[in-house]
Amino acid sequence: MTSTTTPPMGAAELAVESVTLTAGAHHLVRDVCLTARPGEVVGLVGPNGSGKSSLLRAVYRVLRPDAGCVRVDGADAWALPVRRLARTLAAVVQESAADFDLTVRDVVAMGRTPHKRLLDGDTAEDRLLIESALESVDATGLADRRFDHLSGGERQRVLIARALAQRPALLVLDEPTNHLDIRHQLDVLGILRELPATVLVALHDLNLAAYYCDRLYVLRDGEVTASGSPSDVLTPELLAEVYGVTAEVTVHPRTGAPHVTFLPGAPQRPGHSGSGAGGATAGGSAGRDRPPS
Ligand SMILES: Nc1ncnc2c1ncn2[C@@H]1O[C@H](COP(=O)(O)OP(=O)(O)OP(=O)(O)O)[C@@H](O)[C@H]1O
Repeated sequence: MTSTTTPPMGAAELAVESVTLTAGAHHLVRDVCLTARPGEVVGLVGPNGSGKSSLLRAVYRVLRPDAGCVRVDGADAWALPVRRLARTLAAVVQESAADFDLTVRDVVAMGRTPHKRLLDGDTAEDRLLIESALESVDATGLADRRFDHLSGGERQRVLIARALAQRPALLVLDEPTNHLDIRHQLDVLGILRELPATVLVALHDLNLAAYYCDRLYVLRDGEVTASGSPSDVLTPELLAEVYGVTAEVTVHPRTGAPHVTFLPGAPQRPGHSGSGAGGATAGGSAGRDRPPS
């Protein structure tokens, strides 16, 4: 039942060092630095088009940096043999082909490929990992269905199961909660939190990011505009500046995490206090993270 080709699942260290990505004359990402320490869940947030997916593509080796370096456990990810990187890093991405003529179990089994040699069959351990990955995303009942017949949310869960079956030390996910109902969103993010792996995840839902991530990086126009703990980063001022929205940020009494409530109306400009529609806290840092009165 043991497999000599399966390394123990651990946690890798990720360092994105001054990465710039371009497409023609257009900068997708400019001089971005980001770290994820072993075992951390690091969130990437920012408006549409701010460069999140592009940056993730550089990490999972689809978009080569024009400048800078992506290091995984100190090694240049772009210089590693593809197979070696695949044993360390798994990616759940937006553009996965959906027309696999395969069953769900076959798709999840693909996660084991980097750990095998050509023509190796599944070991008992592989089968165990595949079934456990299916179960963890509530997809056991889908195992014999055709992947291309699934709904968007079901597919997303299966692709996450494939990544889990890979037992990566670094897991990179681009909007993994896309298409998922709220229960499966919470389940999936809960699984990521519990993994003994390092996780880099792009998320649009700031409240989920605040609760499930250890640290956040905020991208804006391809550059990091803020980073730190969710409570340091998610302030009304930052949300007004980066997203152009009015928001109130409190500390959730049950979770202790920052909780963002979005309000109608344009954000107040600094120095313009007031309330009414759109009357979010817009003062200085004293307005951050106040518990609800
Ligand atoms: N191959 C490309 N050629 C030209 N422009 C591109 C290319 N890929 C991405 N872009 C542009 O680069 C910017 C960043 O795109 P990216 O997909 O990284 O943003 P994002 O933050 O992931 O956005 P979203 O939240 O909408 O998914 C966008 O303006 C996008 O149109």
